[in-house]
Amino acid sequence: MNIALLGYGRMGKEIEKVALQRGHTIVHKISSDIASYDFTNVDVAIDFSIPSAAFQNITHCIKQQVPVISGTTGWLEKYDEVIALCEAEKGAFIYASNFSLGVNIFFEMNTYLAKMMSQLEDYNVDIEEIHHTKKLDAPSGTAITLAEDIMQHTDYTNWKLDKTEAADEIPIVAKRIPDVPGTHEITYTSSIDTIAIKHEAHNRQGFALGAVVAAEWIQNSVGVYTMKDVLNI
Ligand SMILES: NC(=O)C1=CN([C@@H]2O[C@H](COP(=O)(O)OP(=O)(O)OC[C@H]3O[C@@H](n4cnc5c(N)ncnc54)[C@H](OP(=O)(O)O)[C@@H]3O)[C@@H](O)[C@H]2O)C=CC1
Ligand SMILES: O=C(O)C1=N[C@H](C(=O)O)C[C@H](O)C1
Repeated sequence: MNIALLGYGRMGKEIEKVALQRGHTIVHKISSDIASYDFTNVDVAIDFSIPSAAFQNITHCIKQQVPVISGTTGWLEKYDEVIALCEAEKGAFIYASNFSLGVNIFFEMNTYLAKMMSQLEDYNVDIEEIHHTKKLDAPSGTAITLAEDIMQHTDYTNWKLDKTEAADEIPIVAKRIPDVPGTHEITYTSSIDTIAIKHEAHNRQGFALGAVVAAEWIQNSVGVYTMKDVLNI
């Protein structure tokens, strides 16, 4: 498979390693304006760039009929626009706030726990995420997905960065500590006890492997998919 890497930073380099190990070829390593690159021999593009570039990168690929995977966070106000374009152009697209298998299992655990906790009025939920100090966005895309999944199954209607007094808002605390690849913890607290679930990435390998597996999965497809489709969970 010929892969174009849109973004060649920490994740782009990790994805390159995994892709080469799996027998793929990297044909572009793009860190600036995508428009000047030739996409004729690209089978799939993988975007791990920056929030302000993701929309242009993704839409460019869709218009060029190149399937595209995006893990970039912090651009989701334009997600619906991308989906509409992808459907109109009969393109292929997967976004995931987190591509690691472990976190996708954690997402399922979060939903299951939220459904059970929705019956219990005495507990308050909060989310904590910890990432390296170079991260541009807060809260993390993963924390937003976790909050949205909780909202779908409980009476919470919103999330808020930092603490909140509103009973229907989920507080998300974002901490920045050097070199932390990504830690997420969900805690339900009552006066009697605490229930918590946690995922802690030890490195970026899981994110990269998930992105390459998603790229392999989508290469001859049309449509908008998620990691639930890729992992069949
Ligand atoms: N979904 C997931 O599983 C994961 C998502 N992420 C997300 O992926 C994104 C990238 O993370 P990370 O690799 O750590 O960040 P980095 O800052 O290390 O890499 C981002 C890269 O994008 C480049 N870039 C800047 N402008 C453009 C452009 N117009 N087109 C393409 N590339 C551009 C930057 O180049 P330069 O430095 O020259 O400006 C840099 O090399 C973040 O949004 C992060 O949150 C991260 C890990 C997992
Ligand atoms: O920026 C990162 O590093 C990460 N970003 C993603 C996010 O915002 O959720 C995923 C992962 O936690 C690492």
